[in-house]
Amino acid sequence: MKIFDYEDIQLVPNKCIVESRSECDTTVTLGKKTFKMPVVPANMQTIIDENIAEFLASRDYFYIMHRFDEEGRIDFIKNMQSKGLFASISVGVKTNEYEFVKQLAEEKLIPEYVTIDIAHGHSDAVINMIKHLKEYIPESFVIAGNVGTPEAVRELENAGADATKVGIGPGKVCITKIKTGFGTGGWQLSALRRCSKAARKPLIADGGIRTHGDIAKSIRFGASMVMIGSLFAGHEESPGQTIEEDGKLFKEYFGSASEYQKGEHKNVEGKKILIEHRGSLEDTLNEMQQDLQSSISYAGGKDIGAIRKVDYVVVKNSIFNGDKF
Ligand SMILES: NC(=O)C1=CN([C@@H]2O[C@H](COP(=O)(O)OP(=O)(O)OC[C@H]3O[C@@H](n4cnc5c(N)ncnc54)[C@H](OP(=O)(O)O)[C@@H]3O)[C@@H](O)[C@H]2O)C=CC1
Ligand SMILES: Nc1nc2c(ncn2[C@@H]2O[C@H](COP(=O)(O)O)[C@@H](O)[C@H]2O)c(=O)[nH]1
Repeated sequence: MKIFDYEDIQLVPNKCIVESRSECDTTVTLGKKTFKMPVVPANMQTIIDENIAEFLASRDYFYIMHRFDEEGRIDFIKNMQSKGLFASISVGVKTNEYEFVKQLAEEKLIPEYVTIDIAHGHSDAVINMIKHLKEYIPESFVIAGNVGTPEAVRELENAGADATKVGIGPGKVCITKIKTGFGTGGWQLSALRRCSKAARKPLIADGGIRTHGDIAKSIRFGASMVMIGSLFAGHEESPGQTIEEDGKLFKEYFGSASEYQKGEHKNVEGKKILIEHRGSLEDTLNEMQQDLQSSISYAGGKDIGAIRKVDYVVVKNSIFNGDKF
């Protein structure tokens, strides 16, 4: 089995067929909707809130609201849908979540997208929740995760998941790999490739994206969409607290399994870091899209599909040529 990660890979260019990168189409379809880019900010409390969800949905970007304001979810769905926007929420797997899904069905509040957000997604807990969602709100598109193996992708798809999220431990604020010894940290791109050989439905690559070029690499190795935390954490709009240190501005970014999220030090598998302030979310999204358009042009095509077929080389840990990015 070939093992590599993002920094070990370079994609090989093909002859360009466009006159300008602006001709390249970065849109992607997931479920019934088409989005501007195959990128979604992580469903974490320091990455997304109601304002950002509205900002993204109203501009045709995909979003997934986090699940840490349990009571607020009903109002959130109502608010989004009353504005003509799609609702995309997260759920867990504890008993109260089963009641919550029944309540959605009773009130005929059907979110367009529901993500099951659990650390170890290859489990009966997640399989049962997929079945429950499909029984009570079958119109919702169900994303299940997180997993790291082809077997898990197959099982969740067979249970009814419409897409699977791949990535256990590659996240910037993740300490699962250190505390448990398990995960796809350090080989996330290979794990994605293995999963894509089994998948019959879309895969979302989650965690470990450090540069915009990593988005194209994820697509090459089987992702339909990419979930990103750290690159979205430092904006003006980011919900994380703003901190000033020696005259410099930072934003807090903490893991969903950190003590800052949980409020207690039990089964902690996440940490908190400070991310340098980096201006507006809109500027980052625009730059990301331009870079992806450029990726498509190097792939020799006009749309995202062109990236899926490009050749690649393994350049073990050397793509930065000794430079610090
Ligand atoms: N993508 C990743 O690499 C990771 C992501 N996370 C994020 O952290 C958040 C918290 O995740 P999670 O702890 O799953 O959510 P919850 O705290 O909601 O736990 C969900 C349920 O799964 C059980 N559970 C959790 N981990 C395991 C495990 N390894 N084996 C067996 N049962 C387990 C919990 O019980 P109990 O707590 O009693 O075990 C609980 O009943 C999520 O947002 C998740 O995305 C966390 C770690 C890794
Ligand atoms: N092991 C943990 N993983 C976590 C935690 N909180 C979130 N996450 C995962 O990280 C990605 C974001 O990764 P990034 O590299 O883009 O920053 C996120 O989508 C989750 O899957 C955690 O506490 N522990």
